[in-house]
Amino acid sequence: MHHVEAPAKLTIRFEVRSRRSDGYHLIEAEMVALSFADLLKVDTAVSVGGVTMVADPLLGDADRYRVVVDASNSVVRALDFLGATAQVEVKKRIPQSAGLGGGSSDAAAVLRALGYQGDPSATAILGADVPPSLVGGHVHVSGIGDEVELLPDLRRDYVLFLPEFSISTIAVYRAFDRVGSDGGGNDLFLAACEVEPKLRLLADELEARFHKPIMLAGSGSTLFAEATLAELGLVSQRTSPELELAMLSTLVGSVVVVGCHTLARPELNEHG
Ligand SMILES: C[C@@](CO)(OP(=O)(O)O)[C@H](O)COP(=O)(O)OP(=O)(O)OC[C@H]1O[C@@H](n2ccc(N)nc2=O)[C@H](O)[C@@H]1O
Ligand SMILES: Nc1ncnc2c1ncn2[C@@H]1O[C@H](COP(=O)(O)OP(=O)(O)O)[C@@H](O)[C@H]1O
Repeated sequence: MHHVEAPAKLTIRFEVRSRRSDGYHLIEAEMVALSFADLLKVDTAVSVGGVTMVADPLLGDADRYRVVVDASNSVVRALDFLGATAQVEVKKRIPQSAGLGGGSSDAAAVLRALGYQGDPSATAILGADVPPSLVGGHVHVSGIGDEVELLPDLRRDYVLFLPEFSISTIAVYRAFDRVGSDGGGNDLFLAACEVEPKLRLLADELEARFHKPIMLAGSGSTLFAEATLAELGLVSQRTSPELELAMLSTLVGSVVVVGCHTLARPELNEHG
């Protein structure tokens, strides 16, 4: 049995450069792996493979963690990619469609647990975000998300704001083709606000409340600030050894707030 963590990835700078003829977008981005992670148990001593997904009760609303477990699940696709048979249990903490690459990170964690030694860019077939998740740490990402270059480790604290709503990545890229960017740190922010207007309401409210720049993670719906929970005056209410959490009431509903920090690449390897 292998116990592995699948860290969330945070896109701390995101530019869309152009659109390819197949509809995919060429990007330039800087990403970091976070201590906020899904927890996987990978058992290879089985004759029938599969995946079970368990929501972490500490994180509240189970709907955002209810992920299909059929052949489209990223874990099953990673097993198929390797031609491996294993039973994988995922304790899901990273909400789906949150812009934190949870599905891609689960796939990358399975590849790491089962000793994948191939070219990381070959794993883009499992999702554009799988190669950076596989490499981990602080990376520069280009191409459609499949070209990954290592950057020196970054030691930073981040606070993630997880709203109740999710935002579809494909809908955001389509909206980007119509509305473009307004030039902030994430070129997808304007498009994500088109797809889900509650996002702008929430970003404005958080900026006014905490007097900190608030950014969008990937294609959303997570917003984040570079800070600790304490710096924002938030008290961690529900703790487990590796989880710092607070709840926030906002105009768009309750928001789960997570305090976390960047993971260095060697730390990631130790977990694997
Ligand atoms: C926006 C980013 C930034 O890190 O992440 P998330 O917000 O999803 O975490 C990524 O570019 C998301 O990558 P990923 O989530 O792996 O995308 P995929 O599932 O492979 O693609 C979903 C759809 O998004 C569009 N897509 C994706 C990647 C890309 N470079 N250009 C695109 O246009 C395509 O229409 C694709 O069908
Ligand atoms: N193991 C998985 N974890 C999360 N989502 C998954 C998984 N497998 C497949 N998916 C699907 O992939 C989509 C995007 O997943 P996710 O990686 O969580 O979001 P994002 O691309 O916004 O970071 C979701 O619609 C979800 O149904």
